[in-house]
Amino acid sequence: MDEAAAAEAVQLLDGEGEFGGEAAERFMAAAGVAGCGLSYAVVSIMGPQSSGKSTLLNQLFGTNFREMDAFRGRSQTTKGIWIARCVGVEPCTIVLDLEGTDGRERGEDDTAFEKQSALFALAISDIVLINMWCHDIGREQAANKPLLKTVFQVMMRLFSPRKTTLLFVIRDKTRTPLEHLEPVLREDIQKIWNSVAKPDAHKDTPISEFFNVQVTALPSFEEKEEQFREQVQQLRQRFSNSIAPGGLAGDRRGVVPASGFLFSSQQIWKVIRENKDLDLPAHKVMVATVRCDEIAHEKFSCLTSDAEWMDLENAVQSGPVPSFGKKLGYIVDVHMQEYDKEAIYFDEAVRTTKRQLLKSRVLNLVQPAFQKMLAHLRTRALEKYKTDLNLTSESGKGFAASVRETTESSLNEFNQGCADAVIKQADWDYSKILEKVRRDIEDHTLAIRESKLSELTNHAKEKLRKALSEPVESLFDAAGHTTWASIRNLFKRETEAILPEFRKNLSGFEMESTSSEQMVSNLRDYARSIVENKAKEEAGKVLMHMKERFTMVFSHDKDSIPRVWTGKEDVRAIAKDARSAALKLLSVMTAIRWDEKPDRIENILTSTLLDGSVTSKGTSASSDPLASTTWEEVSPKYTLITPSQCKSLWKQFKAETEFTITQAVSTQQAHKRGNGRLPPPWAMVAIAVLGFNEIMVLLRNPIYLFLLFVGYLLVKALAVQLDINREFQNGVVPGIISVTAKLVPTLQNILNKVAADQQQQGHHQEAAAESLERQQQPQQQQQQPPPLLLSPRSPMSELRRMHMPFSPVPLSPVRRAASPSPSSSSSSTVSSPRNSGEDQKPRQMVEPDNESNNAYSSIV
Ligand SMILES: Nc1nc2c(ncn2[C@@H]2O[C@H](COP(=O)(O)OP(=O)(O)OP(=O)(O)O)[C@@H](O)[C@H]2O)c(=O)[nH]1
Repeated sequence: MDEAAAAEAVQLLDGEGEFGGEAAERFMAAAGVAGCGLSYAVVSIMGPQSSGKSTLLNQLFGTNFREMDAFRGRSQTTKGIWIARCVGVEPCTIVLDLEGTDGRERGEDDTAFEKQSALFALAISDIVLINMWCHDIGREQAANKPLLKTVFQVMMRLFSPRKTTLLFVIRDKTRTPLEHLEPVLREDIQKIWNSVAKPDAHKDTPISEFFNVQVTALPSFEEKEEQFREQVQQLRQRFSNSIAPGGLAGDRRGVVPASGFLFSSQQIWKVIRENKDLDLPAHKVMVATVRCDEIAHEKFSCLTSDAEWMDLENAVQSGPVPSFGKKLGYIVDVHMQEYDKEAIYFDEAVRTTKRQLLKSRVLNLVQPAFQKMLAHLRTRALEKYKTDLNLTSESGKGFAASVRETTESSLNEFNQGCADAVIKQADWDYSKILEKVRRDIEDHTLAIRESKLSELTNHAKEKLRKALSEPVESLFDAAGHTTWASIRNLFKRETEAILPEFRKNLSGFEMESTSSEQMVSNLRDYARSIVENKAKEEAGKVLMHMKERFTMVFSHDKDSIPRVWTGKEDVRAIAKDARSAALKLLSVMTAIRWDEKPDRIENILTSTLLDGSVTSKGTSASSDPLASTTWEEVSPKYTLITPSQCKSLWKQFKAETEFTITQAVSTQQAHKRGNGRLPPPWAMVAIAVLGFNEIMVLLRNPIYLFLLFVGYLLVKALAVQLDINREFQNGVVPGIISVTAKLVPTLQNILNKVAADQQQQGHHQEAAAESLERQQQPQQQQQQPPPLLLSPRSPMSELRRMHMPFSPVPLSPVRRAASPSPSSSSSSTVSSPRNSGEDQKPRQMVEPDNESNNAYSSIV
């Protein structure tokens, strides 16, 4: 506190009754009144103008009120009300110097301001000094009488007046002792009190109920200054600890806390100016309300700009803050305590209400930070859950057990984090976010569980696919009586190996038995679908399989050695066996046989197709067992090839294999004809005996032998060129004539050709080498195997490549047009690329020599 500044008087109300708010605020701040709580006293002085009031106050309290210059005469110096703080008086004492009454400046009738300022002083002061001249005591026309009347009248306008000490200061005391003066004065006061009109409630109320009347006297300041000063010092002692019990203001009531003093004064003056009755209790509540509001607002502002709070708020944006609740609780506590400290002297009900409002404002301010903290904790809990679940699952624990263990630890940690984040001032409920964390964990668990189950299922499916797909295909390749039994055995063996392992893996998920059994059952269905799909796939290629089977049997003997058609073989029987084998294969492919129930499909097919009851013209629908789309013993869903499809397949099969049989027959004929050209054995013996000498001559002379060989070649070339066989078809004589006529030109032709060949040989060698190089590439491309319909790894496909029937592709255009070419048949997409692309070895095997080849061509 700046004492000099505090002692400097400030105008609280100007002469016009305007409240000097700003100056007063500055004074309050300089005097440090606001922090005094209830420990302060307010003293005011009223009395006639120029009665030495300011002089007394300055002497008594060390203040600096303006005094009238004694040498310039008596005129009004104090206008309105001035305020200053007493120097060296404890507790803090504020003193108000009021404008003098009955002043000439305002005129006789203008007493409104006097009354208002008197009421104002009574309303806010604990002690009122009534300054009066000693010679006015007991006088009927005393100057202070109207003043006292005014004081008592306005007192009635306070609903619940404070108990105010009225200290009468008798100035310029005479030799009459105070003991004699005081009773006279009290009598005067009582008379005035009695004469004042009072409300009914206070009609008989004694003056002592409202006022504590005390009297003191001082010598004249002008004449006995020394004595005056001494006695003023004695009087000053009475103002020390004035608010303590027994002190000058020990009985005071309804004190406004110092921080609300200025506001309260302003409001009181406002009410007085409006000429309303002053309800001090209500006023006190109003002041408390306003002041508590101000304090709460101020403390809230302090919190928002609190560096510690701002740091905490920033920190929580980027991540969880350790001991968040402790730190935040401390910050909130500091500001709430500040409020409590300042608002403590105000009306309790108001104070408490405003505290609640401040608290809820503060909590609203800090709650987003708390929510942010919870969000971090939520994220952290989920991350921890994910990591821990991974680790626990990898340790080999069952999935459900891992989930239980990890969930519990994650939720415990989250709960712990929440408990550390809450503050004691708030009952923040984090059960909702706990529920969210629980849901996060459940969602993640569900996703992981689905993915793990799907992974398990896919793994088991892959195993089943590997275990069933290729073996089933291989079984269909070698389709026979036991194919479906083998497939059933394979299915049983593999599912019994894989499904229990799958079931065991499922146990870690602790599913309901119905669910796990459903999954196992689905897997079993999947295994069945693998087999069924493979069967459907192979059934789609049944014609190709049948032809392969046919070729296998037809072109190979019992030891699987490729057959050489010498003419001794029974082609009909072999063809029938081959067709029978193909038909058996067809019967295997017609239906899926999951049960062991025997069926008559093979018998029906054999009796109707193989034994010839089905002709190209067909039979009547009523007697044809194949004129149907279902098999008797087979459910439609297990039917792969319907009876009617079998029938048309068989027709196609027969058409496409007919060529192979024809080829075999032709080969046999060619073979027979080739063997028939040799002379009979007896002729050969006769030649050997009769020509023995000539043979020996030839053998002894190599030149003869060479010439004989050259002659043979020439004759052979002539025979080929002249086509001897054809020439002699019309008889021997026409043949001889025709041959003789053509002999010389043909001979010349041969010689010219030989000579020309010799010349061109050199050129051709180079050109041939280039063209060979160019052709190698496309040939290689041509010889690429066609899109495989069977697995290249399959031994069957290898066998097929080795023993394919003669391809129509290399034959002459005439022959190709005449033959029922496989390439022109409906199944050409299956057979012809393979036939045309197969290597030439089997063809060479069935072409013993050029002659037989010619014979073969002519048959076909
Ligand atoms: N006779 C006498 N005169 C005094 C006394 N004290 C002061 N005075 C004189 O009275 C005159 C007025 O003094 P102030 O202290 O200004 O009086 P005041 O009551 O404050 O005057 P206003 O504020 O104008 O009403 C001055 O000239 C003082 O010297 C006193 O005890 N006795």
